[in-house]
Amino acid sequence: MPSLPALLREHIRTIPDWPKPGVQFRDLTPLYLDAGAFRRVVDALVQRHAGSDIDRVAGIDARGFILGAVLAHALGAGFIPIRKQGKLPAPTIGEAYALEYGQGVLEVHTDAITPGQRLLLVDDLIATGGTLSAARRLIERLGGQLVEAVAIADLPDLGGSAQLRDSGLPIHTLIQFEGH
Ligand SMILES: O=P(O)(O)OC[C@H]1O[C@H](OP(=O)(O)OP(=O)(O)O)[C@H](O)[C@@H]1O
Ligand SMILES: Nc1ncnc2[nH]cnc12
Repeated sequence: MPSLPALLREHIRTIPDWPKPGVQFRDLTPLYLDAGAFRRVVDALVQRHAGSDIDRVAGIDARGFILGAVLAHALGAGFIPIRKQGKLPAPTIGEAYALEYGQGVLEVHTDAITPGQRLLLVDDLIATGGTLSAARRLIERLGGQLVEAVAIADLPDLGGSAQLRDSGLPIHTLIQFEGH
């Protein structure tokens, strides 16, 4: 059986110059297509957090929803969608951010978190860390306690994961891709 990093390397493809020239886009859709590979990822993360007493899993719009909802189900936790601006119908708070190839605003419903709740924050990939950082600010403004931020892939050369770790956020990723 291949190691988890070897399996991930095999199932994540790189699309050069997408969505903009100079970006090496790491496409995780082949990983989600493969039931066995996707299960290995989910099992590894569930095992890691089975004893963490997670109340809620927050997933980031849109790709963080894929893994986030599965982890919430497996951990017996509620799921919080952190969405791009204008998509949530009830009262929200928002945080602006910039990412590798754009910018935006993330929002969360103000009633999605009760102060003191233990949260896992989930996305598919960390590049500059701008997206995770905005999501973290939203969670902390509502009094949530972030146990860890997890993502499948990290692009360490963009510096996001190191910056987030330096700022005190525990980060866990399963594979690192050098370069952009
Ligand atoms: O670390 P950063 O530089 O912030 O980049 C990482 C973010 O970029 C991608 O989302 P994208 O905004 O492309 O949205 P999508 O999930 O709707 O495709 C990815 O899913 C992360 O959320
Ligand atoms: N290089 C990249 N590949 C996939 N998703 C991304 N989100 C931000 N940068 C990315």
